Amino acid sequence: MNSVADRGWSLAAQDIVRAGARMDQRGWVPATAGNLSRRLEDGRIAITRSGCHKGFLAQDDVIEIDPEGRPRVAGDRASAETLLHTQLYAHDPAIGAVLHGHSVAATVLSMILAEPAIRLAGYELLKVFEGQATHETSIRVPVFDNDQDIARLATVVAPSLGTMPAGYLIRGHGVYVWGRDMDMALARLEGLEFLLACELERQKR
Ligand SMILES: CSC[C@@H](O)[C@@H](O)C(=O)COP(=O)(O)O
Ligand SMILES: [Zn+2]
Repeated sequence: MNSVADRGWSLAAQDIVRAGARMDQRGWVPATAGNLSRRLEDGRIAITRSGCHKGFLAQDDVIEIDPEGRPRVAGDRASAETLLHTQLYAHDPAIGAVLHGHSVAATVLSMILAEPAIRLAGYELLKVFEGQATHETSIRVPVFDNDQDIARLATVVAPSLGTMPAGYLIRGHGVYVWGRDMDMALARLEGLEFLLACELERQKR
């Protein structure tokens, strides 16, 4: 089947274009930063082409990769961070969308705090993350050191898969968040970005 002609593919590409515009509107994908992906019900994975501005994506900027992250069409250049998406899909069959952004809050907080994780506690908005029913809880968001070798970075992230209710940060780089579908991934990203912005404000006081 021609992967760009069928309805499932078209809906997945629309999800990615729409989410990219939303992330850009919020200032989370400056220049060509960020990458977005979506897994279709039939298992195909759609991801952003490398180097595009994620606020101005066209459907043609969304390409198909196999579960190992290889583009289906020879010559297509998938996101440089494709392996961070495919490792999440491989780990959990319930994940349907993965989002990566470079917000000011994620970048600055991960640089000014030297710890291997940020703990978010006491916020009503923690309830956006599955399994959280009260503000009287805390969530650990791991911070991994940045690495231009994405395969190596993926091996550092791997032991934490399944233990990250909100997502994770890459130091001085950005945030990774996921969900069962694009709406859920966007809601979780919006929640985490809000909480990171709150933590950044608290650091100033
Ligand atoms: C504009 S520099 C950002 C990139 O190095 C990278 O971190 C990023 O998020 C976008 O890479 P891409 O290959 O377009 O998916
Ligand atoms: Zn990035």
